[in-house]
Amino acid sequence: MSSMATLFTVNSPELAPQLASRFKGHVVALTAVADLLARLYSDRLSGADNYERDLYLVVYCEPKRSAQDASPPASSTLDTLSAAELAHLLEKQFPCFNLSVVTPERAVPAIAELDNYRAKYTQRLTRVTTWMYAKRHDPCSVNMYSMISHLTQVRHSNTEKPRRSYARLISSSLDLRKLIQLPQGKSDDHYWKLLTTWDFCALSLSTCELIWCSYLILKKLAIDADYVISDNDLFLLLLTLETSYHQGNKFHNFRHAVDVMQATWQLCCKLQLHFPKDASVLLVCVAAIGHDLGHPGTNNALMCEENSPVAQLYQKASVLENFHTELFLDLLQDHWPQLLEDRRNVISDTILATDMALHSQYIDQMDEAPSQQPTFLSLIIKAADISNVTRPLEISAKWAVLITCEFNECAALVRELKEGSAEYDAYNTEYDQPLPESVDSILEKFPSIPKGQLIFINAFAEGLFAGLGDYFEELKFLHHNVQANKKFWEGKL
Ligand SMILES: Nc1ncnc2c1ncn2[C@@H]1O[C@@H]2COP(=O)(O)O[C@H]2[C@H]1O
Repeated sequence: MSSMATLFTVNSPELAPQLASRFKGHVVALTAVADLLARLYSDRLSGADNYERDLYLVVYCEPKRSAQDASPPASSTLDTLSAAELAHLLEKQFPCFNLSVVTPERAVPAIAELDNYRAKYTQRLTRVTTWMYAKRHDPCSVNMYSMISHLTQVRHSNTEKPRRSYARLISSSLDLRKLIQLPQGKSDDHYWKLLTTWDFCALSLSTCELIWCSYLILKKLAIDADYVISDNDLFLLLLTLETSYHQGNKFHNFRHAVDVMQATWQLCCKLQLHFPKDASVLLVCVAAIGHDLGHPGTNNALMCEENSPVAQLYQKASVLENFHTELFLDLLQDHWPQLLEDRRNVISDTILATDMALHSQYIDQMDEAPSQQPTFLSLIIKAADISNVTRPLEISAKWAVLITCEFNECAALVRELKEGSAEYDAYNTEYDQPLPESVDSILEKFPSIPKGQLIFINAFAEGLFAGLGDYFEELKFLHHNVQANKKFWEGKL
């Protein structure tokens, strides 16, 4: 078996000779925790490594503490963290990473333990299966991502008294703006021009640009609503969001989250007159960027099928939406608690509204008396979540490719679970496939797309956008756009 991708050493620990030789060429020696954090963020942002496709180890030399400090208080600087605190910090800030922290004397047994589990993470289909179905009490002392471990960590945070958050510590130690590398010569004006139209295409932006666009929108909305957050804290929130989405998912990833936030914001802008001047727009935009947090790239049916521990916890109802909500409320508690002070239900209600199993309920309610109707905000986020079918055709077709690839992967996963068919190799090319540029080349490569799009538009999208157009003149364009795209797909059947 080949060695793990990278072994980090922090604070100059002495490495056992067998580790040094095994990781030859793959040891990254760092002098401080701040350097480790900067390295993880920049690898993730540049795509050099997403830290999800293998198991990674940090060998950490704890700073010396005096004898009286047998049980020291929680650290107040990054330089004095214990190994347990560093492990906790990494779990909170990089929840989707497979990153374990050990002291030098634990390194050799930890590698042996990680080797036992590596096969679960090195191929896409087995990795996703492990995320979804790993049991809560798998006995292991290293850190490997699963949905249940993510949720358990979040629930544990909520019972801690006092609650431990590392956000302050990090934002006071690192200048996060420096990590966000934008292409030369692109000004804020350039990004605002992209953001203020319905032609916004999150698919043509780098991860850094997606963070920058999100920063611009949220900063503006925070100022408008009088909710204070410093730039560095906002960057940290956005970086933590990015590392809480699985980068390898074809559709349900940070890019989709930013796309939905931009759509949500644009719809709110168009409906300006209907909103009182309060924090509603900020709250629903924040909900939009967190609405799929930790998404495994599958669906509720698959979550329930094998009775994943997460599905059990939510009694098989809106499993993923409940999961996203719970993780996101915890993340906001650490990074922007003011948002949760008196209207946290806006965030949870709107995220829960994105469950497509409830779609017809929402559509039916739109015709009821006003007191029975779903809130504007729930309708807006629902519309934004499936707004890719209302984008200009060239953009809409690209989203269609991605959701189709994700559906295909789910189908392969089902075959694997039911028939034991081993199709792993076909699904390991997460990053390797650039999206076809033109609609013609998309049709050539994915001939099933017109049919798939028509099924989705007819079953879900058209009704919602027609209904919204009936309510709000300003949103009629959504219905027109989806009709135009539908007509195109019909012509290609
Ligand atoms: N372009 C599309 N084609 C087919 N299905 C889609 C498309 N866009 C969104 N969806 C589906 O709509 C769902 C909305 O909720 P989810 O994000 O859970 O999963 C999404 C997909 O299953």
